[in-house]
Amino acid sequence: MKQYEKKLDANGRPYLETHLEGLMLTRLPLLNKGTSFSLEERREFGLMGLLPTHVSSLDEQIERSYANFRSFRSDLDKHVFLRALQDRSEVLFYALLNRHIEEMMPIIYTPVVAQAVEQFSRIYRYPRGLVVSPENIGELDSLLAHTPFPDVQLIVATDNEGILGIGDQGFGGLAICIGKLSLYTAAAGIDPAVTLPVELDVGTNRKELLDDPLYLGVKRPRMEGKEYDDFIHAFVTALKKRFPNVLVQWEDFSKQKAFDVLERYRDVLPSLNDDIQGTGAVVLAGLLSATRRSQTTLGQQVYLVHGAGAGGVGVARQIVRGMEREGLSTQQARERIYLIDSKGLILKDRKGLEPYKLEFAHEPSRVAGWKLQGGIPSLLETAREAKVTVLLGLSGQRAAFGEEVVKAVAVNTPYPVVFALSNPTANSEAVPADIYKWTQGKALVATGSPFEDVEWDGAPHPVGQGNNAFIFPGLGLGVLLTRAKRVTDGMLTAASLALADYTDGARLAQGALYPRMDRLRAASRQVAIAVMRQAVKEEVAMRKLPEDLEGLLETEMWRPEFLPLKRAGK
Ligand SMILES: O=C([O-])CC(=O)C(=O)O
Ligand SMILES: [Mg+2]
Repeated sequence: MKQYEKKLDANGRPYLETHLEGLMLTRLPLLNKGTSFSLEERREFGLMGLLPTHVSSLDEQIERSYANFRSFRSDLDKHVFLRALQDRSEVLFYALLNRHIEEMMPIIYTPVVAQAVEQFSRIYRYPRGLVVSPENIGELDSLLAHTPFPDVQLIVATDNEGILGIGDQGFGGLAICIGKLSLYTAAAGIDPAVTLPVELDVGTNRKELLDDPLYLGVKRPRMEGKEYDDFIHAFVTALKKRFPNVLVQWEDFSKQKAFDVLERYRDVLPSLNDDIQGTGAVVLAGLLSATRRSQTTLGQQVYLVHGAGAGGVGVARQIVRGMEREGLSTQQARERIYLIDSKGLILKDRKGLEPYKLEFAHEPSRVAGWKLQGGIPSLLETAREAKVTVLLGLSGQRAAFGEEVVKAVAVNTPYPVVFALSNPTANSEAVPADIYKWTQGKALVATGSPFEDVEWDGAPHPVGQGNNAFIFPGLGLGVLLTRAKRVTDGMLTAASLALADYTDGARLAQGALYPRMDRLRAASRQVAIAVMRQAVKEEVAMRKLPEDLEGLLETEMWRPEFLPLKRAGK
């Protein structure tokens, strides 16, 4: 049943119509206005006497909540506070977030969300999202009838195996889905009522979780093989039946499963793997900005991608697309990329090589003549011998880029590019201040988690955050507004180009390859527009769009404001 409906009055002004009343009206975060219910609403809905005398404005509420937020010392406490606020009043939560996005985004999202994931069973408060587990997978149809709102258009789902750079986290992965969806709303104005976080609770192999009496997930080893495939298939099948065009963001799946699930279902439902495609697109945007700064091309660089999981391979694929746009063949482009995992450089003769790594595996003859200590080239040896100019970290391995490696890259080019993209902060491959020091300030740097400006040569240098948060909200908005039936590779490249275009020259001159986080909303709009145009061009848009796409965004984006309430049936 619908708890409320958004309607327009005779003058075209929006209001919300509901049949709820009294205390229950204060218990639904999308309807609750707290102290801001007007006197008329208090009378109409049986709220008289239940609220403080003074009627607050939204601004007053924001001020009160911000002071509360600031009173917490630990980041995790701040996270818990904001999440509880979101579960009380979504309007207030997003209004507060909009006003303090740079300060609060790291709390609800990367890096503090990593602590929330790890502590999830201890900080749990209210239900949010859908939990699919071996216990209820047989009743999926009725489960999907229990979603809080009937019109789900956007899902972020995780199986929890590859959370950020911290691996299998069991049930706690749900915190990531909630955080990503908060950004969809904060950055791209997607109505929270059409979003749904989904926990695919397929077990965990993390012993501390299985041994924890308070652990909230199913206590069993992770599903694998056919059991896992059947589980995901049952989920997608039921989902398609209930919400035939829902956009699914597959988040933090691990390695081969990430690729398999995306390939299997991207033609069944509009699908995005954020770690493969979102990260790929955001890195391509940063590299385009880097080449603008160095007045070179993508095809003139030699890339070392450290970390051959979903992120590493996704990034490599997107860089290939960038080079293809410059006229290189796929083969020529792939030859300029060296992919390294925990065993060293990936070569075609490796035994048991996972299928998804194959497209970036080099012929062993490629390294003939290289000066090597052992058989397989290491990170450092590859940086030296292949004359690498761009070093990209997606390994989840703290400090993997040491002084020697970074200096080895700096020898090969006047503009060494170093991206330490693993999250959260502690997993970063290097810290920006060190990269500046080791390269005498020459490096073009980006990180996945937020970092402070670097003082170099007497001036502060901001560090651009190459986080997929610059891509997925705008991309999702573009998909939803066009009702695209598929998320195409072309749409991802269009998103990269739009983001690179948006990054202004002044900031680039200071060394930052991405916009400031407080520009996230504006950047996401540009991404959305580019994605919509591409969807139309590729004929995957199922909705006819007006000429004026800016105007469309203006009318369709959800804003955190208290709308008047009216009683249903009146
Ligand atoms: O969540 C983030 O900050 C970026 C991301 O997708 C990941 O690291 O897995
Ligand atoms: Mg991720």
